Amino acid sequence: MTSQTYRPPTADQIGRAPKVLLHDHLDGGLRPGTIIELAREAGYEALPEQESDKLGLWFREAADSGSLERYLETFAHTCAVMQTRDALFRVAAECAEDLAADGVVYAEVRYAPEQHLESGLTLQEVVEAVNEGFREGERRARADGNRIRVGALLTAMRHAARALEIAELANSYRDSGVVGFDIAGAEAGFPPTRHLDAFEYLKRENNHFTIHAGEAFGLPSIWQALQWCGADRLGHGVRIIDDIEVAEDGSVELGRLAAYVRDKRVPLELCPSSNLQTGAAASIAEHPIGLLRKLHFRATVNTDNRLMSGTSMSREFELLVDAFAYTLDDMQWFTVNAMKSAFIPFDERLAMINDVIKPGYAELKSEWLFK
Ligand SMILES: O=c1[nH]cnc2c1ncn2[C@H]1C[C@H](O)[C@@H](CO)O1
Ligand SMILES: [Zn+2]
Repeated sequence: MTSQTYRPPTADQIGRAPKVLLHDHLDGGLRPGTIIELAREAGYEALPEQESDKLGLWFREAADSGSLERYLETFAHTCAVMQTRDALFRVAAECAEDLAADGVVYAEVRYAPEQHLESGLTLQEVVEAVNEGFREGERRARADGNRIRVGALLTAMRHAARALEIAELANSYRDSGVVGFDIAGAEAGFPPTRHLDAFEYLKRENNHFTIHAGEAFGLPSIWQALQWCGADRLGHGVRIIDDIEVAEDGSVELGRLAAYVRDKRVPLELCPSSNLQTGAAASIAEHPIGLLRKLHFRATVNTDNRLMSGTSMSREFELLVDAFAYTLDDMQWFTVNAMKSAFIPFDERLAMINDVIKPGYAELKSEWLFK
Protein backbone atom coordinates (compact mmCIF):
# COMPACT_ATOMS: atom_id res chain seq x y z
CA MET A 1 0.00 0.00 0.00
CA THR A 2 1.31 3.44 -0.87
CA SER A 3 0.21 6.78 0.45
CA GLN A 4 -1.60 7.27 -2.89
CA THR A 5 -4.08 4.51 -2.07
CA TYR A 6 -7.65 5.68 -1.76
CA ARG A 7 -8.73 5.36 1.83
CA PRO A 8 -12.41 6.11 2.18
CA PRO A 9 -13.10 7.79 5.48
CA THR A 10 -14.72 5.31 7.85
CA ALA A 11 -18.12 5.97 9.41
CA ASP A 12 -16.32 6.56 12.69
CA GLN A 13 -14.00 9.15 11.11
CA ILE A 14 -16.92 10.89 9.39
CA GLY A 15 -18.63 11.11 12.76
CA ARG A 16 -15.59 12.58 14.47
CA ALA A 17 -14.68 14.98 11.64
CA PRO A 18 -15.50 18.62 12.42
CA LYS A 19 -18.53 19.62 10.36
CA VAL A 20 -20.24 22.92 9.61
CA LEU A 21 -23.98 23.16 8.96
CA LEU A 22 -25.56 26.22 7.33
CA HIS A 23 -29.01 24.91 6.41
CA ASP A 24 -31.00 23.09 9.09
CA HIS A 25 -34.59 23.81 10.15
CA LEU A 26 -35.32 23.78 13.88
CA ASP A 27 -38.87 22.55 13.24
CA GLY A 28 -37.49 19.86 10.91
CA GLY A 29 -35.10 18.32 13.41
CA LEU A 30 -37.04 17.33 16.52
CA ARG A 31 -36.44 13.98 18.19
CA PRO A 32 -39.58 11.83 17.60
CA GLY A 33 -39.74 11.01 21.32
CA THR A 34 -39.76 14.72 22.14
CA ILE A 35 -42.64 15.36 19.74
CA ILE A 36 -44.69 12.68 21.49
CA GLU A 37 -43.96 14.09 24.95
CA LEU A 38 -44.63 17.69 23.92
CA ALA A 39 -47.87 16.67 22.18
CA ARG A 40 -49.04 14.96 25.36
CA GLU A 41 -48.22 18.05 27.45
CA ALA A 42 -49.97 20.35 24.97
CA GLY A 43 -53.02 18.14 24.52
CA TYR A 44 -52.27 17.89 20.78
CA GLU A 45 -54.10 14.80 19.55
CA ALA A 46 -53.46 14.82 15.82
CA LEU A 47 -50.11 12.98 15.79
CA PRO A 48 -50.29 10.12 13.28
CA GLU A 49 -48.29 7.74 15.56
CA GLN A 50 -47.79 7.48 19.33
CA GLU A 51 -44.58 5.44 19.40
CA SER A 52 -41.30 7.17 18.60
CA ASP A 53 -39.84 4.72 16.04
CA LYS A 54 -43.13 4.64 14.20
CA LEU A 55 -43.46 8.40 14.31
CA GLY A 56 -39.93 8.87 12.94
CA LEU A 57 -40.74 6.50 10.10
CA TRP A 58 -44.04 8.27 9.45
CA PHE A 59 -42.22 11.60 8.97
CA ARG A 60 -39.70 10.09 6.58
CA GLU A 61 -42.35 8.38 4.50
CA ALA A 62 -44.76 11.31 4.46
CA ALA A 63 -41.94 13.62 3.37
CA ASP A 64 -40.96 11.19 0.60
CA SER A 65 -43.61 12.54 -1.72
CA GLY A 66 -41.68 13.95 -4.67
CA SER A 67 -43.31 17.34 -4.11
CA LEU A 68 -42.14 20.24 -1.94
CA GLU A 69 -45.73 21.23 -1.16
CA ARG A 70 -46.58 17.80 0.30
CA TYR A 71 -43.22 17.60 2.06
CA LEU A 72 -44.06 20.86 3.84
CA GLU A 73 -47.37 19.52 5.16
CA THR A 74 -45.50 17.39 7.72
CA PHE A 75 -44.36 20.55 9.54
CA ALA A 76 -47.90 21.12 10.85
CA HIS A 77 -47.20 18.46 13.49
CA THR A 78 -43.82 19.77 14.61
CA CYS A 79 -44.96 23.39 14.73
CA ALA A 80 -48.06 22.35 16.68
CA VAL A 81 -45.91 21.18 19.60
CA MET A 82 -43.55 24.20 19.50
CA GLN A 83 -45.89 26.84 20.86
CA THR A 84 -44.65 27.51 24.39
CA ARG A 85 -41.46 28.91 25.83
CA ASP A 86 -40.56 25.59 27.44
CA ALA A 87 -41.20 23.58 24.28
CA LEU A 88 -39.10 25.94 22.15
CA PHE A 89 -36.32 25.95 24.74
CA ARG A 90 -36.29 22.16 24.88
CA VAL A 91 -36.31 21.66 21.12
CA ALA A 92 -33.50 24.20 20.63
CA ALA A 93 -31.37 22.72 23.43
CA GLU A 94 -31.77 19.19 22.03
CA CYS A 95 -31.00 20.44 18.54
CA ALA A 96 -27.64 21.89 19.66
CA GLU A 97 -26.90 18.75 21.68
CA ASP A 98 -27.70 16.40 18.77
CA LEU A 99 -25.65 18.38 16.28
CA ALA A 100 -22.67 18.52 18.66
CA ALA A 101 -22.87 14.77 19.27
CA ASP A 102 -22.69 14.36 15.48
CA GLY A 103 -19.44 16.34 15.28
CA VAL A 104 -20.94 19.64 14.11
CA VAL A 105 -18.77 22.48 15.45
CA TYR A 106 -20.70 25.38 13.94
CA ALA A 107 -24.35 25.50 12.89
CA GLU A 108 -26.83 28.09 11.67
CA VAL A 109 -30.29 26.79 12.50
CA ARG A 110 -33.39 28.46 11.07
CA TYR A 111 -37.05 28.64 11.99
CA ALA A 112 -40.02 30.91 11.32
CA PRO A 113 -41.00 32.81 14.50
CA GLU A 114 -44.41 33.61 12.98
CA GLN A 115 -45.29 29.89 13.18
CA HIS A 116 -44.93 29.77 16.97
CA LEU A 117 -47.47 32.36 18.10
CA GLU A 118 -50.57 30.16 18.50
CA SER A 119 -50.47 30.07 22.32
CA GLY A 120 -49.89 33.77 22.74
CA LEU A 121 -46.09 34.13 22.67
CA THR A 122 -44.78 37.32 21.09
CA LEU A 123 -42.22 37.19 18.29
CA GLN A 124 -39.60 38.40 20.77
CA GLU A 125 -40.48 35.71 23.30
CA VAL A 126 -40.11 33.06 20.59
CA VAL A 127 -36.65 34.30 19.63
CA GLU A 128 -35.52 34.52 23.25
CA ALA A 129 -36.76 31.02 24.11
CA VAL A 130 -34.90 29.53 21.13
CA ASN A 131 -31.74 31.51 21.87
CA GLU A 132 -31.75 30.37 25.49
CA GLY A 133 -32.28 26.80 24.33
CA PHE A 134 -29.31 26.98 22.00
CA ARG A 135 -27.11 28.34 24.82
CA GLU A 136 -28.28 25.50 27.08
CA GLY A 137 -27.54 22.95 24.34
CA GLU A 138 -24.05 24.40 23.87
CA ARG A 139 -23.46 24.02 27.61
CA ARG A 140 -24.73 20.42 27.66
CA ALA A 141 -22.53 19.61 24.67
CA ARG A 142 -19.50 21.02 26.47
CA ALA A 143 -20.31 18.91 29.52
CA ASP A 144 -20.29 15.87 27.18
CA GLY A 145 -16.89 16.85 25.77
CA ASN A 146 -18.27 18.30 22.50
CA ARG A 147 -17.83 21.82 21.22
CA ILE A 148 -20.43 23.63 19.16
CA ARG A 149 -21.55 27.16 18.39
CA VAL A 150 -25.08 27.69 17.14
CA GLY A 151 -26.45 30.83 15.51
CA ALA A 152 -30.11 31.36 14.61
CA LEU A 153 -31.49 32.42 11.24
CA LEU A 154 -34.98 33.89 11.30
CA THR A 155 -37.15 32.69 8.44
CA ALA A 156 -40.20 34.43 6.99
CA MET A 157 -42.75 32.24 5.22
CA ARG A 158 -42.93 33.19 1.55
CA HIS A 159 -46.71 32.68 1.25
CA ALA A 160 -47.31 35.09 4.17
CA ALA A 161 -46.77 38.83 4.32
CA ARG A 162 -44.60 39.34 7.41
CA ALA A 163 -41.16 39.31 5.86
CA LEU A 164 -40.29 42.93 6.67
CA GLU A 165 -41.40 42.48 10.28
CA ILE A 166 -39.31 39.31 10.63
CA ALA A 167 -36.33 41.00 8.98
CA GLU A 168 -36.62 43.81 11.55
CA LEU A 169 -36.81 41.20 14.29
CA ALA A 170 -33.65 39.51 12.98
CA ASN A 171 -31.90 42.86 12.88
CA SER A 172 -32.89 43.71 16.44
CA TYR A 173 -31.36 40.44 17.71
CA ARG A 174 -28.23 40.56 15.56
CA ASP A 175 -26.00 41.03 18.61
CA SER A 176 -27.80 38.38 20.61
CA GLY A 177 -27.80 35.09 18.82
CA VAL A 178 -29.48 35.80 15.48
CA VAL A 179 -26.97 35.80 12.63
CA GLY A 180 -29.24 36.33 9.64
CA PHE A 181 -32.53 35.99 7.77
CA ASP A 182 -34.14 33.63 5.23
CA ILE A 183 -37.39 32.98 3.40
CA ALA A 184 -38.86 29.47 3.06
CA GLY A 185 -42.03 27.63 2.14
CA ALA A 186 -43.52 26.70 -1.23
CA GLU A 187 -41.38 28.19 -3.98
CA ALA A 188 -43.57 27.95 -7.09
CA GLY A 189 -45.89 30.96 -7.18
CA PHE A 190 -44.02 32.81 -4.43
CA PRO A 191 -40.98 34.48 -6.02
CA PRO A 192 -38.35 36.08 -3.78
CA THR A 193 -39.17 39.57 -5.12
CA ARG A 194 -42.49 39.37 -3.25
CA HIS A 195 -40.40 40.21 -0.18
CA LEU A 196 -38.09 42.76 -1.73
CA ASP A 197 -38.79 45.32 1.00
CA ALA A 198 -37.38 42.95 3.63
CA PHE A 199 -34.21 42.30 1.66
CA GLU A 200 -33.67 45.97 0.87
CA TYR A 201 -34.10 46.80 4.54
CA LEU A 202 -31.48 44.21 5.57
CA LYS A 203 -29.05 45.47 2.95
CA ARG A 204 -29.40 49.00 4.28
CA GLU A 205 -28.67 47.58 7.75
CA ASN A 206 -25.57 45.74 6.44
CA ASN A 207 -27.14 42.50 7.60
CA HIS A 208 -26.99 39.02 6.05
CA PHE A 209 -29.57 36.78 4.42
CA THR A 210 -29.99 33.62 2.46
CA ILE A 211 -32.98 32.72 0.29
CA HIS A 212 -34.48 29.28 -0.43
CA ALA A 213 -34.20 29.33 -4.22
CA GLY A 214 -33.65 26.83 -6.99
CA GLU A 215 -35.14 23.87 -5.13
CA ALA A 216 -38.68 23.34 -6.45
CA PHE A 217 -38.38 26.08 -9.06
CA GLY A 218 -35.51 26.75 -11.41
CA LEU A 219 -33.26 29.48 -12.72
CA PRO A 220 -35.69 32.44 -12.54
CA SER A 221 -35.94 31.94 -8.79
CA ILE A 222 -32.14 31.85 -8.38
CA TRP A 223 -31.76 34.86 -10.65
CA GLN A 224 -34.27 36.89 -8.64
CA ALA A 225 -32.76 35.85 -5.32
CA LEU A 226 -29.33 37.06 -6.43
CA GLN A 227 -29.90 39.92 -8.84
CA TRP A 228 -33.06 41.49 -7.46
CA CYS A 229 -32.85 40.62 -3.79
CA GLY A 230 -29.07 40.44 -3.26
CA ALA A 231 -28.95 37.15 -1.36
CA ASP A 232 -25.61 36.32 0.29
CA ARG A 233 -26.24 32.59 -0.13
CA LEU A 234 -28.70 30.28 -1.88
CA GLY A 235 -30.79 27.83 0.15
CA HIS A 236 -30.42 24.73 -2.04
CA GLY A 237 -29.65 26.50 -5.36
CA VAL A 238 -29.30 23.01 -6.77
CA ARG A 239 -31.16 23.87 -9.98
CA ILE A 240 -28.24 26.03 -11.05
CA ILE A 241 -27.40 22.76 -12.80
CA ASP A 242 -30.01 23.74 -15.44
CA ASP A 243 -27.58 26.44 -16.58
CA ILE A 244 -24.64 24.06 -17.00
CA GLU A 245 -24.13 21.99 -20.12
CA VAL A 246 -21.88 18.97 -20.25
CA ALA A 247 -21.05 17.90 -23.82
CA GLU A 248 -20.45 14.29 -24.89
CA ASP A 249 -16.69 14.83 -24.82
CA GLY A 250 -16.96 15.95 -21.19
CA SER A 251 -16.40 19.64 -21.85
CA VAL A 252 -18.53 21.92 -19.74
CA GLU A 253 -20.22 25.19 -20.58
CA LEU A 254 -21.64 27.51 -17.95
CA GLY A 255 -24.50 29.86 -18.82
CA ARG A 256 -24.37 33.47 -17.65
CA LEU A 257 -26.10 32.81 -14.34
CA ALA A 258 -24.08 29.70 -13.45
CA ALA A 259 -20.89 31.57 -14.36
CA TYR A 260 -21.95 34.44 -12.09
CA VAL A 261 -22.67 32.07 -9.21
CA ARG A 262 -19.28 30.41 -9.55
CA ASP A 263 -17.29 33.60 -10.24
CA LYS A 264 -18.83 35.43 -7.28
CA ARG A 265 -18.34 32.40 -5.03
CA VAL A 266 -22.05 32.36 -4.14
CA PRO A 267 -22.45 29.66 -1.47
CA LEU A 268 -24.85 26.85 -2.36
CA GLU A 269 -26.51 25.28 0.69
CA LEU A 270 -26.96 21.85 -0.90
CA CYS A 271 -29.14 19.28 0.89
CA PRO A 272 -28.79 15.96 -0.96
CA SER A 273 -31.26 13.71 0.91
CA SER A 274 -33.93 16.40 1.08
CA ASN A 275 -33.66 16.88 -2.69
CA LEU A 276 -34.37 13.19 -3.29
CA GLN A 277 -37.58 13.50 -1.28
CA THR A 278 -38.87 16.63 -3.02
CA GLY A 279 -37.90 15.39 -6.47
CA ALA A 280 -35.02 17.77 -7.25
CA ALA A 281 -32.67 14.79 -7.83
CA ALA A 282 -33.25 11.10 -8.58
CA SER A 283 -30.40 9.58 -6.55
CA ILE A 284 -27.36 10.68 -4.58
CA ALA A 285 -25.09 9.45 -7.39
CA GLU A 286 -26.99 11.64 -9.87
CA HIS A 287 -27.18 14.62 -7.51
CA PRO A 288 -25.65 17.78 -9.05
CA ILE A 289 -23.33 18.11 -6.04
CA GLY A 290 -20.89 15.77 -7.80
CA LEU A 291 -20.49 18.06 -10.80
CA LEU A 292 -20.69 21.28 -8.76
CA ARG A 293 -17.85 20.08 -6.55
CA LYS A 294 -15.73 19.16 -9.60
CA LEU A 295 -16.38 22.59 -11.11
CA HIS A 296 -15.38 24.30 -7.86
CA PHE A 297 -18.65 26.01 -7.12
CA ARG A 298 -18.79 27.07 -3.48
CA ALA A 299 -20.80 23.97 -2.56
CA THR A 300 -21.68 23.08 1.02
CA VAL A 301 -23.34 19.96 2.49
CA ASN A 302 -26.43 20.33 4.68
CA THR A 303 -29.22 18.36 6.32
CA ASP A 304 -32.26 20.64 5.71
CA ASN A 305 -34.62 18.58 7.91
CA ARG A 306 -33.02 15.80 9.94
CA LEU A 307 -36.38 14.41 11.08
CA MET A 308 -38.09 14.36 7.66
CA SER A 309 -35.03 12.90 5.95
CA GLY A 310 -33.94 10.63 8.81
CA THR A 311 -30.49 12.12 8.42
CA SER A 312 -27.58 13.87 10.08
CA MET A 313 -24.48 15.64 8.79
CA SER A 314 -22.54 12.40 9.17
CA ARG A 315 -25.12 10.48 7.20
CA GLU A 316 -25.12 13.04 4.37
CA PHE A 317 -21.34 12.69 4.14
CA GLU A 318 -21.54 8.89 4.30
CA LEU A 319 -23.92 8.91 1.34
CA LEU A 320 -21.63 11.24 -0.59
CA VAL A 321 -18.53 9.20 0.22
CA ASP A 322 -20.31 6.09 -1.11
CA ALA A 323 -21.56 7.79 -4.25
CA PHE A 324 -18.51 9.88 -5.20
CA ALA A 325 -15.59 8.19 -3.42
CA TYR A 326 -14.89 11.38 -1.51
CA THR A 327 -11.88 11.54 0.80
CA LEU A 328 -11.25 13.42 4.02
CA ASP A 329 -9.80 16.16 1.81
CA ASP A 330 -13.14 16.49 0.03
CA MET A 331 -14.94 16.60 3.36
CA GLN A 332 -12.55 19.29 4.54
CA TRP A 333 -13.14 21.24 1.33
CA PHE A 334 -16.93 21.24 1.84
CA THR A 335 -16.48 22.13 5.50
CA VAL A 336 -14.11 25.03 4.85
CA ASN A 337 -16.49 26.26 2.12
CA ALA A 338 -19.30 26.27 4.66
CA MET A 339 -17.27 28.05 7.31
CA LYS A 340 -16.16 30.71 4.81
CA SER A 341 -19.84 31.27 3.99
CA ALA A 342 -21.14 31.54 7.56
CA PHE A 343 -22.75 34.78 8.73
CA ILE A 344 -20.51 35.33 11.79
CA PRO A 345 -17.63 37.84 11.66
CA PHE A 346 -14.57 37.16 9.49
CA ASP A 347 -12.11 36.78 12.36
CA GLU A 348 -14.29 34.13 13.99
CA ARG A 349 -14.70 32.24 10.70
CA LEU A 350 -10.95 32.31 10.15
CA ALA A 351 -10.23 31.05 13.66
CA MET A 352 -12.77 28.25 13.20
CA ILE A 353 -11.07 27.22 9.94
CA ASN A 354 -7.47 27.46 11.18
CA ASP A 355 -7.85 26.41 14.81
CA VAL A 356 -10.72 23.92 14.71
CA ILE A 357 -11.45 22.54 11.24
CA LYS A 358 -7.97 22.15 9.73
CA PRO A 359 -6.39 20.64 12.88
CA GLY A 360 -9.38 18.28 13.17
CA TYR A 361 -8.93 16.98 9.64
CA ALA A 362 -5.13 16.84 9.97
CA GLU A 363 -5.58 14.58 12.98
CA LEU A 364 -7.96 12.27 11.08
CA LYS A 365 -5.84 12.25 7.91
CA SER A 366 -2.75 11.12 9.84
CA GLU A 367 -4.43 8.21 11.59
CA TRP A 368 -3.49 5.68 8.90
CA LEU A 369 0.18 6.25 9.70
CA PHE A 370 -0.23 4.83 13.18
CA LYS A 371 -2.37 1.81 12.39
O1 LIG B 1 -36.51 22.63 1.90
C1 LIG B 1 -37.36 23.46 2.22
N1 LIG B 1 -37.83 24.32 1.29
C2 LIG B 1 -38.73 25.30 1.59
N2 LIG B 1 -39.23 25.44 2.82
C3 LIG B 1 -38.83 24.59 3.77
C4 LIG B 1 -37.89 23.58 3.53
N3 LIG B 1 -37.71 22.90 4.66
C5 LIG B 1 -38.49 23.47 5.59
N4 LIG B 1 -39.18 24.48 5.04
C6 LIG B 1 -40.15 25.33 5.71
C7 LIG B 1 -41.07 24.57 6.63
C8 LIG B 1 -40.77 25.10 7.99
O2 LIG B 1 -41.92 25.16 8.80
C9 LIG B 1 -40.23 26.47 7.70
C10 LIG B 1 -39.39 27.11 8.80
O3 LIG B 1 -38.38 26.30 9.26
O4 LIG B 1 -39.47 26.27 6.51
ZN1 LIG C 1 -34.69 24.35 3.83
